[in-house]
Amino acid sequence: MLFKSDSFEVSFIKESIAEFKFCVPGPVNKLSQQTLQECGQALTELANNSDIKGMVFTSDKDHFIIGADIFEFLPTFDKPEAELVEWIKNATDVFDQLEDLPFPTISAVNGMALGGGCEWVLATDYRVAAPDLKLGLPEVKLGIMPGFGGTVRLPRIIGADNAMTWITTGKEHRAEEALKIGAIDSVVAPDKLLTSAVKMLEQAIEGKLDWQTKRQEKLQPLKMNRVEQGMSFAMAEGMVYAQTKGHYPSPMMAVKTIKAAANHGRAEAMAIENANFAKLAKTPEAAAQVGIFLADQFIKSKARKLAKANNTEIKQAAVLGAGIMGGGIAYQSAYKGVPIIMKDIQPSALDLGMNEASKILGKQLERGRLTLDKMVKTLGAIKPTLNDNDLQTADIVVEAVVENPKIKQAVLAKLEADMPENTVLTSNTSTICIDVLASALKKPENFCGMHFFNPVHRMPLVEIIRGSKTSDATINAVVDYALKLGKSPIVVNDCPGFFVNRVLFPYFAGFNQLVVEGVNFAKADKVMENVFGWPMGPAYLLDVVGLDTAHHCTDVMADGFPTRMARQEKDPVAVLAAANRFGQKNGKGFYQYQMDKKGRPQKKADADALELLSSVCASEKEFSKEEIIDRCMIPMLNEVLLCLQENIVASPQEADMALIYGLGFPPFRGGAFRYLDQIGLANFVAKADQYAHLGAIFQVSEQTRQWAQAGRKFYQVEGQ
Ligand SMILES: NC(=O)c1ccc[n+]([C@@H]2O[C@H](COP(=O)([O-])OP(=O)(O)OC[C@H]3O[C@@H](n4cnc5c(N)ncnc54)[C@H](O)[C@@H]3O)[C@@H](O)[C@H]2O)c1
Repeated sequence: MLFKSDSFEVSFIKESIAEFKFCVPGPVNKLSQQTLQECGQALTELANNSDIKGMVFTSDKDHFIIGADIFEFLPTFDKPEAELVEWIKNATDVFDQLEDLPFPTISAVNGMALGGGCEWVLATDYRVAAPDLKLGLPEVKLGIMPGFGGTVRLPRIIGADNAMTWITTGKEHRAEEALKIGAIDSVVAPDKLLTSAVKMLEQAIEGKLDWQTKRQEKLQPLKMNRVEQGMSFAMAEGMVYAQTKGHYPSPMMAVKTIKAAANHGRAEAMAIENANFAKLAKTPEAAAQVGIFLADQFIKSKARKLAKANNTEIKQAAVLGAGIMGGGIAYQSAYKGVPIIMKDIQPSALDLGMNEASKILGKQLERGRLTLDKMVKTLGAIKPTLNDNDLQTADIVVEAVVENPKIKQAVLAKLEADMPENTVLTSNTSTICIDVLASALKKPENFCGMHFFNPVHRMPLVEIIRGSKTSDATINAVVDYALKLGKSPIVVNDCPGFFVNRVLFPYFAGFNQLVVEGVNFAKADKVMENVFGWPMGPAYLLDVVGLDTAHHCTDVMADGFPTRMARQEKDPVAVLAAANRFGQKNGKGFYQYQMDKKGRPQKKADADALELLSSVCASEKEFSKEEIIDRCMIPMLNEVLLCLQENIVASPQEADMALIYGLGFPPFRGGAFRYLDQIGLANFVAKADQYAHLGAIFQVSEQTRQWAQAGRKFYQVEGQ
């Protein structure tokens, strides 16, 4: 043994060829600060060992290294900027040491080599990979950029244009693509990985491969003249701006770093990367995006624990209703390997449900993401039926019929009577209290809410709603099923609208008030999209949800929360819905919609909508961007706070992930609680107080006021 630490061991595998094998305890190899420090010590020793003529880097797991240890990020990023520069420089020095070893080096890469793992292999002279390779620098997804020399080495290996695409998108790249572009040197069968790597090393040692020249290229300025540089960097900056609208500083900083370092050798280039990395690490976007990663881990581990406790085997599912949601749920279940019976009362609905599933599968087939065999198997796993008796074999049933409490209660009561005693029953209601529906059941303990989002195959969130009588066993089974469907389940307590819709409707109410006062709704949409960062502004979102649906939900919410959410006397949504403008579904809402060549609805202004709205709205008036944002967001944030205070949602992490996964809350803001931390709860309360005269949705609770006075933060740096 040449060197041994907890995370790797180095030994000769052949005379004069050493193997440096990563074997970090636990399921994944990751580069913690401790591991990196030990790597530095080992490399110093190994560099002085004259018996070593070449070194191969391997992993004992089914992937190479998944990256740096993200759990260490936020406490580290909390250091002052100058200390951060020093810290990241020390880490980069280890990678330079690796690159400078006095003998040729090669990485034998299997599976994932991401982030710091990718940077490790870039610092070796050669890279041979197994076909399951996933190589990439996903740091921008965490609001930062590669900090272990990735912005310096990758452009010198695959060219600046390719490197900027890899780094600014953060995507993973498969073996074939990485080989084509020159990021790796060869692809071999997994069982040949080590022998092929050793063979290449031997060739390098024998002088048949010119490893010194290859290494030298990484130490020098980029091979681009000034004109090429000018064009290339201007184009990259333009593309990044178009994609991020200026909300995400990290991809732009990566481009600027590569540009600033283009004409420098390694030492100066690394210093630029170190300094810019530290700047990014201090941004609120980095805190928000790393926070999302950690919150996602938190909700996943919570869900896995519940699923592990599940004793109900879920081999067969059923869905009632083959509409937009029922069809989507059937597709998702079948696709993920849980066969599903899809029942409706209308043959035409069953056809529509099956067509919807075929359409999604057909698109994937077209893009080469699916085999014909998988498509046929998926469709075969959906059993459409009009007959109640066919449901008998289901272990879990999702009710997804029309949003009407009486119909849902009748359907659920019949289902309970027909089905074997302990079948798990769920409802995909979007607003109706689970306890209201459960009151029709003899065994309410077997029932809970399972709120999917539209379109089911794309939206990651499933809100699982615990009624007051729902048993733990039911929750465990439904969480297990949601995980089997590849979704991110979050368990919440019962109330009208549950968590996501309960906080969405006050947001719509705030927007509606603005429209009544004369805001130009298209301008307000642009502010909420381009300035706040929502994927769609409120008018557009209402059109997508459906104005009839939104109108109906407003009633349910008004019944549930009469003091805060009473229907407004002048209601633009009601006016449009009454004129049969239901939004995207019938081509007319706040906007009008026409299909483009690819069959996607495109929105346009519509004078008829303005004319109709003039009956309840004041003539157009200018509002500042800040006021538009405040008047939409304060009601939402207020309700989010109330949901935590009333234990509808158990933690800030679950609330933030539900908003990001269910509504598309701007990820660079990290969710509502992260946003409140960033603006400061006391500032939020002061702002809300300015608007308190506009109604109850703007008035903060006593608890919120106390939290603000006590300086409450929802996320602490340690462990978050
Ligand atoms: N559409 C959305 O964006 C969305 C999102 C989340 C939740 N939801 C909820 O999902 C549920 C279904 O919504 P949708 O948009 O799919 O509605 P939809 O109108 O598209 O489909 C409802 C289907 O239920 C069928 N149906 C009615 N009574 C039935 C019965 N007794 N047995 C079997 N089938 C019956 C209808 O024939 C229809 O095909 C509603 O509760 C809705 O609130 C909808």
